[in-house]
Amino acid sequence: MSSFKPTFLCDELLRDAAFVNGKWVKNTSEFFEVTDPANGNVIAKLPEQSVEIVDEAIDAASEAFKTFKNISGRQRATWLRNIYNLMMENAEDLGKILSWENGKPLAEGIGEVKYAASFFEWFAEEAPRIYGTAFSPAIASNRAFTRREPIGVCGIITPWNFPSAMITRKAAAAFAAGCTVVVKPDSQTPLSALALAYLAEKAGLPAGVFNIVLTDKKTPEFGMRLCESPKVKKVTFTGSTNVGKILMKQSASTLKKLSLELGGNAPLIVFADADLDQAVEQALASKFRGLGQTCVCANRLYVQEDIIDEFSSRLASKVNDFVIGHGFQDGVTHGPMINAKAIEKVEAHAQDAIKKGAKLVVKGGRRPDLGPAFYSPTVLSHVPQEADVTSQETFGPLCALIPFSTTEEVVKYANDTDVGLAAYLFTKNIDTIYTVSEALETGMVSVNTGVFSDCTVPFGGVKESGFGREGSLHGLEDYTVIKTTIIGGLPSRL
Ligand SMILES: NC(=O)c1ccc[n+]([C@@H]2O[C@H](COP(=O)([O-])OP(=O)(O)OC[C@H]3O[C@@H](n4cnc5c(N)ncnc54)[C@H](O)[C@@H]3O)[C@@H](O)[C@H]2O)c1
Ligand SMILES: O=CCCC(=O)O
Repeated sequence: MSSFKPTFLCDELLRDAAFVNGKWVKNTSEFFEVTDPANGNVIAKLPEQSVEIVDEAIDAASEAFKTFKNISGRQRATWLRNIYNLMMENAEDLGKILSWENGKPLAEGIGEVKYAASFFEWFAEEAPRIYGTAFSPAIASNRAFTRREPIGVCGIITPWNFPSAMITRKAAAAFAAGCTVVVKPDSQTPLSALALAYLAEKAGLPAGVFNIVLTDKKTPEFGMRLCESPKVKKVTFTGSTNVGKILMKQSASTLKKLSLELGGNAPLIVFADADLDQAVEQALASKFRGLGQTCVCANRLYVQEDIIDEFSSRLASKVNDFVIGHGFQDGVTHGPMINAKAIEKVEAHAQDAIKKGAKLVVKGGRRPDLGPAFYSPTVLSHVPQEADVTSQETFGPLCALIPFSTTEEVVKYANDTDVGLAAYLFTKNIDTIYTVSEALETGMVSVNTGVFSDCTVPFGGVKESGFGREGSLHGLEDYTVIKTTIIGGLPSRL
């Protein structure tokens, strides 16, 4: 697959320019390269724009907001539904673009496109249903009601691990509420974002509503512009906790509303009474989705000591069946990492755990035969709680099994971290389901299943995993502000 290039039904989806105010913009002679992580081949050269493009995009979004905010929810729903339909019609091409730039196997790429599209469908249904409240103020001659108004221009910054879904989960909600957006995608995976803009334009979304700016080297300056602009009323970010903290500091001068979907360190707890086949299958699905590169991937697998050896041998035999390779090759179950550098943390965590006494169950390791970004999963058992993997997110294919004896002990281990995004729980005991899920300090708890994300789920974390909820009915609320109207001096009631 060294000279691989996919074929597309619609070549137009592959864009080579930014999208501002309804126009494809190149306006620079500087470029950055987008590469196939499997072989390092250059897929595209995109304009490395100057920071002024961010101001232009903000101005366009601000101008468009003046009319977009007053368009009926029903009309906005029609555009969102059109985008959903176009994404589904082009799912195969979009999946190819996504897998090509991100490396995930094609079936997973197409799966992400459908997941991404589902946010347009969901928010198309929510757009006409934005409710306020009416209430009785303390003063009898007053009447009062609230309505939810769109917050305004939103800055959106997204990571490479879900090049499409992390944008749509935000943008679809923003459009449904009546907001306009400026998106800065990750420079490793911008092609999916541009393909979305192309379809949004085809769907009839007015110019200036959906803007995409491009940079690699000037990322911090682009972020700063979005955070510091008084015209931008909200910044919504998915990515690392470190960058989330930088954006929060930068947003202080304008007191911007923020949604931060940040790093996780998900515990997955398997109690001895769990259905073991189900727990193994679902633990694998959680741990190795995106080869361990999702924020909700299980990072620490706590297995009750009576069953840890049985669990680890069943899990290892399935991991040995994984087929690692280029995401477009038939039969491949897992692709490359996003880049070779990402392997370093996996190796460091594995070595640290082994040094502290962990047992090597599946060796795994780098796969130079496939390319510098390939790594076969490593499975370790009897990992001590003191190992680095329990306190830091690995974000890669290291499966660390840690023994525990009591419920109290495992809840203490699970909560012993600064972050709190997702947690997983495997048990058949209803009391354990309630007591443990209530005791876990995370935004989401998934019981007896390893994959829970869908457009209906309020997605988000607590602690240093950030704040805000995406998807679900709450996802739209995050793009609105409550306006209260009080009418006073009315005559006494008849
Ligand atoms: N909670 C969630 O929903 C969620 C989802 C996906 C990923 N993540 C987290 O993201 C991390 C992995 O992604 P990553 O390493 O690419 O994250 P990252 O924070 O490095 O990058 C994310 C985005 O921020 C941009 N960025 C980087 N530095 C910036 C700066 N100074 N100012 C403005 N923008 C900047 C990047 O270009 C990219 O677009 C993991 O910690 C993972 O858990 C969280
Ligand atoms: O990586 C973060 C997002 C994953 C998801 O939406 O399930």
